[in-house]
Amino acid sequence: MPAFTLEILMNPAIQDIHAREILDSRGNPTVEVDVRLVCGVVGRAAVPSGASTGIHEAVELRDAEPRRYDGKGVKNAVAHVNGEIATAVAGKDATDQKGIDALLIALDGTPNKSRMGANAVLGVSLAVARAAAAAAGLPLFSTLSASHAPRMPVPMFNILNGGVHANWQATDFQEFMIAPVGAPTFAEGVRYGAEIYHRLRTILKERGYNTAVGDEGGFAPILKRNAEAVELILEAIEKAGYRPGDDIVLALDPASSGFYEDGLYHLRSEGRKVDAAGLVDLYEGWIERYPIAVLEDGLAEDDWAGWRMMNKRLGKKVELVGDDLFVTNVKRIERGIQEDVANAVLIKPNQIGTLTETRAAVELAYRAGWGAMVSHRSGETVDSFIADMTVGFGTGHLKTGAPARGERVEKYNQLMRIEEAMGRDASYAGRDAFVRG
Ligand SMILES: O=C(O)[C@@H](CO)OP(=O)(O)O
Ligand SMILES: [Mg+2]
Repeated sequence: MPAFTLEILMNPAIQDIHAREILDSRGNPTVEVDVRLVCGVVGRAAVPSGASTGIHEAVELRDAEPRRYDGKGVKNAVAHVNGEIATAVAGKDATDQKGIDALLIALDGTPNKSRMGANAVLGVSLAVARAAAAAAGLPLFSTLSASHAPRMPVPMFNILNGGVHANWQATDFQEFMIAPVGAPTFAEGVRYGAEIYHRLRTILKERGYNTAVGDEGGFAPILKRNAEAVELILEAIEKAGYRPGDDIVLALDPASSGFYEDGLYHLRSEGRKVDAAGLVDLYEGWIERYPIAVLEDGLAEDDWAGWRMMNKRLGKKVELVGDDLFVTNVKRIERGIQEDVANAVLIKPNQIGTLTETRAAVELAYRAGWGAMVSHRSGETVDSFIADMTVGFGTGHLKTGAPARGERVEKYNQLMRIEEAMGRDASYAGRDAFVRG
């Protein structure tokens, strides 16, 4: 083979980039990016979008009204990729993820990616990683590494949805998750989760509750007390033949920024308001009664004093995860470490906008002895990048919705493929998934 042909066949330089508008799982427009390398491989990535977004997140260019171009929306993000970004990254080495992400950050020039749009920037960053893996002929997960060894995560299945994900018609708390820590493998954990999900549907039907689902595929019954959600789930676990606390533990994401107003937390379904201490009293009571291992966003995104108090009271008992509080942003995580407000960080690439910054957030959490829990968004696509990322970074747990609905199960399915591909090297995080203290 002539030398120049070999050079082309091996060349990981970016030849061109193309972005397009596609739909997410809520029927809203979002960004998809294809990165083509000189060697001929293409990496593709699609960007998700939240509903209970933190106010400190990187700024995505979304349409105020879906399908109506308002000048700030997804069409603009797409145009930025196909214009300025494509010109800037042409010819750059796709295996230099750090260099490309630094270039994207500099090109945007704002502290929150508001000029290019975090969705434009992230689509390129993730598609570059995919292209680089394809060029090397390697599975994506094996090219994404951090200081923790790769491992299969515990899947946190969100089987009961409330809050804004169910139009505030169900529970005040947004997510009630089950985590099969006692399963021997990831794939078995998926089976446990699916069986409990189906059992929960049967129980809800028997009690005359609605079995329609929320944005993340969990059921969204209208209950009178938030605690009833936990009780129904515990019943489903037992009736499916599993032991709460041993086989399955629970995780909650109240997403409390969504019901925090004027210094108080409004539990509308229960007709009462409580302050931070009152809400922590509620959590503490639940933690005594129920096998809860993880509590995410128990208090609001800027209630730093409340978080500090909550960490003192609960941080030794459960993993306290900051989502809206930290927004995958090292500056906010650093403050959290200094002020001792939590012991884990939720990791959402689109909150910060590049893969390199996402990894930095994970590494900072590891250095502090904190947990890192990877998460999807409530508006998703079938892109399963986070599945590979969770394994490569060795985070030990991820949440990506119910074990139902295509855009959610694609992540779980990809993780089962990875577990199969890893064979004997696949180690399931199980009980070691969560950090305390
Ligand atoms: O609050 C959350 O953790 C997420 C994902 O479950 O929801 P959203 O994507 O709507 O912010
Ligand atoms: Mg959250």
